[in-house]
Amino acid sequence: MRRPLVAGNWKMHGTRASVAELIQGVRRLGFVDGVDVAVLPSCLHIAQVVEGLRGIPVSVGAQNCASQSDQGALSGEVASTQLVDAGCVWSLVGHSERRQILGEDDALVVRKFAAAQVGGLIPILCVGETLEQRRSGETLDVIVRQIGSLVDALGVEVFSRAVVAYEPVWAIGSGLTATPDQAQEVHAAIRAQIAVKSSAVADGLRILYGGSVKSSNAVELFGMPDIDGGLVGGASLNADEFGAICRAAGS
Ligand SMILES: O=C[C@H](O)COP(=O)(O)O
Repeated sequence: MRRPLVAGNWKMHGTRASVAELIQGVRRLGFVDGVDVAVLPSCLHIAQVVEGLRGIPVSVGAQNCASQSDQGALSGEVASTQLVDAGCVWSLVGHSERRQILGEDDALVVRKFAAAQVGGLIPILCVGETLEQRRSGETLDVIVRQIGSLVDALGVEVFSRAVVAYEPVWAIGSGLTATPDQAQEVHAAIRAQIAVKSSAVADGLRILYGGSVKSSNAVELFGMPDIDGGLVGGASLNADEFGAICRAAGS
């Protein structure tokens, strides 16, 4: 039985003041039975959030990490070992905003994934197709390629210390959500791809859905057999809404 995970990706939002308010809101959620809860603030606010959430069962992660695990001459990047030192547990890797806007390709995503694990973080690998790719029937090919690049380079066992997030690019921040059946089809395909190499790893792998998750659609999405929680963007900036989504994962 996989324990659900709900991670709130705060993206490039927040000031010290608004983050302080959000921390108070998340603290009020308290303990959500049967669900792991995480928040991923901007790098600038990680220390504030780690301090602010001390003592409650909500872990903290980063939205990105460098492609090397050790400190070094790489201006503007943050190493996984530095993120662990700051109190992070997770790092997103390969979010579509970084793939599309910043040009991160599969090869770089592989290096970041490896660096995250070497430094002691649990990578949350993001995969997903664009609207154009979905319309032309390429969805599963795209996902298989994105997952396959990791498996080919690093082997399948690395997924026993990782999470996958399926985020259709067309559903991110758009208000459009994949239907539970659309999402389930992709989640099942990801699990089957991993199972070809190791059924034990596949069975234990948490696969999150992301893309306009709200309290109004969370119960249905999280009710699908291969959806093990959510990667929540916009809705995670409202603590009450985020709390309702977390509770939906436990229901
Ligand atoms: O990382 C989160 C995803 O990009 C989903 O964002 P969203 O919930 O605002 O659509």
